Amino acid sequence: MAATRRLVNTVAVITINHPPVNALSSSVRHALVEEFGKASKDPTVEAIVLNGSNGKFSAGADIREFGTSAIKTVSLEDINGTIEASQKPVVAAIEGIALGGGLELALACHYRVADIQSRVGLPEVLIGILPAAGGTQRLPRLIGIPAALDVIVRGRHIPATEALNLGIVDEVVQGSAVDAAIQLAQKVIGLPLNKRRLSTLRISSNLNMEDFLDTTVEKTKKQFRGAQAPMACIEAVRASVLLPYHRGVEKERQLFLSLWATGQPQAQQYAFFSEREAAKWSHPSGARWYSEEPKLVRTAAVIGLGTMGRGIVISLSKANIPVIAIEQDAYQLEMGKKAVNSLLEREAEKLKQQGFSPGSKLASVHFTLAFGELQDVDLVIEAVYENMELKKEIFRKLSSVCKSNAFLCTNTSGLNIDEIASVTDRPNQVIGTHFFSPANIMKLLEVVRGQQTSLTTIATAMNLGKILGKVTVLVGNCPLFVGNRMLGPYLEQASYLLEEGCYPETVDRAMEEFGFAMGPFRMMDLAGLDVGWRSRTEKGLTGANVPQGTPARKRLGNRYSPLADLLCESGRFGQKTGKGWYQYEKPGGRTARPDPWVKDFLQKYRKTHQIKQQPSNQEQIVERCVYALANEGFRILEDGIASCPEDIDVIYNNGYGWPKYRGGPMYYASFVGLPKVFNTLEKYYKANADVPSMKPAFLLKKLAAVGGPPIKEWRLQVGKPVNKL
Ligand SMILES: CCCCCCC[C@H](O)CC(=O)SCCNC(=O)CCNC(=O)[C@H](O)C(C)(C)COP(=O)([O-])OP(=O)([O-])OC[C@H]1O[C@@H](n2cnc3c(N)ncnc32)[C@H](O)[C@@H]1OP(=O)([O-])[O-]
Repeated sequence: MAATRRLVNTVAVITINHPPVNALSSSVRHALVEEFGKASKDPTVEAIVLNGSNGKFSAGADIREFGTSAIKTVSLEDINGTIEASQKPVVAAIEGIALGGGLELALACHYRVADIQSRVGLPEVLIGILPAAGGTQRLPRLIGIPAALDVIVRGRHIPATEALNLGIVDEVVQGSAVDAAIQLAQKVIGLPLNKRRLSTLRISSNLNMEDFLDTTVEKTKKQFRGAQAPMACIEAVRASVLLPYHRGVEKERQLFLSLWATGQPQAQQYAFFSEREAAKWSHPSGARWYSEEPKLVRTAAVIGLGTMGRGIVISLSKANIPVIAIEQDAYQLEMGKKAVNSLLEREAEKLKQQGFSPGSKLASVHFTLAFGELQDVDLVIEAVYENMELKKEIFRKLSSVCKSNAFLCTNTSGLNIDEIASVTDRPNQVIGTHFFSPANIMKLLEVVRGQQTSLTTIATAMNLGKILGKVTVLVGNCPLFVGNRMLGPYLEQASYLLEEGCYPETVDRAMEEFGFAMGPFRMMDLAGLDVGWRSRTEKGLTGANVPQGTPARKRLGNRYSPLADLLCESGRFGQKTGKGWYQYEKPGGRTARPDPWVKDFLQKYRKTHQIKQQPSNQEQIVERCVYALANEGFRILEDGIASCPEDIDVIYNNGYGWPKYRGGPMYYASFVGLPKVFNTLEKYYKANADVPSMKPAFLLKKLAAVGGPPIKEWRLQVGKPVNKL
């Protein structure tokens, strides 16, 4: 049964029952119509409580129904209208979540009671749509325009206590929301309901609404560059100000349909389901996520309290896992401790505001210099800087100190996991956990399996990612893994574009208008140019180890751009030195301004090397950079390093500032059309045989030859997952 009804005294309790998240599918909507119909006719019922089974009110519309005929049967907004018009008071008992259509349903009820652990919100914008069951019309009438815009445009999940302060819910309770809702329902029997019917309320405000909305449009355009849904949300809210309720709802519906036609919702919903699929990992042996039991991580340790280590410590503490944090000397330990404690204080403050005692949610952090204290921890995450010898030294120590069943993780962003594992007494319990900076904020975690990593170790690391609230993707071991490996050809193209006549700001603008959070040059400045320089020096691509007579722009017969090396040789490491591809207000500054020095430097460089200037236009810039990125993605699939294109897209959407409304680089390639991507790369490669990264990948060629099948079907052509080192 999609919804059930029971009677408590004179209160009918209608329960939505559609596991796992009580999505409001067509069958749920039918059942709600039926149960509300019966309850309103039943003379023994004087009030109604609506809740969801398994401690979850509802996650909203069933996203899988969008684009199918099921969404057209029994509209949710009609149900909401019926509930709101009910002569018997209806109280929503919110447990767990009331999101999207779930909250819209609750807003149609006359009262809302929430348990303190619950979250409410209208997160439709995050899947490319807008609330389209009256949410954009009822919420502003309840909490006013500015607050409603904030909730709807950002799509965030709002903790119960904040929802109470905003006026979204009427009561927050520590115990059972259903019991409290039944009590409230009994209390309000016979009271007038008119003021509780949100659609009938007028929006009152002292603000000049048109000016306020116009300013919000401008701000939102900048903030969500290229994403259509946030703009549609604002227009729908504007309708709530300008139009009567029923016409506002019509506008909401129209906006929903026009958004659908842009293709962005499909891309974002693909991204949503891909994230969930990524958790369902598979292994070359055929083992899958459901066949392996993860071990419980009760205590953890983090080695190294630099930026990454600090973020990891915070993540663990927030997940209620006590942490031992280790540094190499007293000074570094003190610095790390100060930084961690100040971050923890901020987290504690947030918890207090949400009505929680920080002690019940944040686990303790113990700071020490002594490796010996690690003997009892269940899992260690090493987060020292990228140096193989240093990492090996640490893993040797861990191997001798930690209990035999402890898991040893390395936060390397590209070093060989097998080599690190080889120095330990337990290579089967060694795994890569590649966090992204800042680790307490960034959603992505790349879990890297080595040749000998056991299935239990994989299951434990994947489960830890889930506990930390990360989007966790399992990948194979190859230099730079998935995300960073794909960056190589992308950044290479960005540099070539400069050599050929573009400037950092031209390339960045093109990529940012495409939707990237940050163009390649701003990103390099942020990450620090010295990181790549050190690695190229170690590989002998630059510096004293380059063989005599090597042409400046060639390495091993292929094209090479020494631009970034030359910048580093001038002491320009990016934001940290106040100068890189851009200039900044001071070392550590964040505001990038085009630098005349760079312009002059590029012009001289082109002259010295007699490079013909052919600056590319915006479309060409995007094509070259994005196709280069996707092409490497196809190679990664061929190699079995990522087990499906969805995993690659999840990595890019969550770790590299890729615009989610374009689905991810692999989805985008499929959207553009694989034959087109193949032909463009082939044309470029034929004219530039010294740029092997642009040679179309074999898998791309194969898929393009059959017309570019839908992304779901690529799996059939993808190689088996392997370890490629
Ligand atoms: C004109 C046309 C009219 C249209 C009317 C529009 C009405 C309305 O405005 C639109 C909406 O409500 S849009 C909706 C607005 N709502 C949202 O955007 C909320 C989206 N959902 C979430 O944010 C998270 O899933 C939760 C926080 C709910 C649970 O997080 P957690 O505990 O970490 O669990 P988890 O791993 O994430 O999910 C567990 C399983 O549930 C699945 N599933 C989840 N939601 C689903 C849904 N709505 N649907 C279907 N399935 C949904 C999920 O795929 C997974 O399936 P699997 O097969 O087991 O892999």
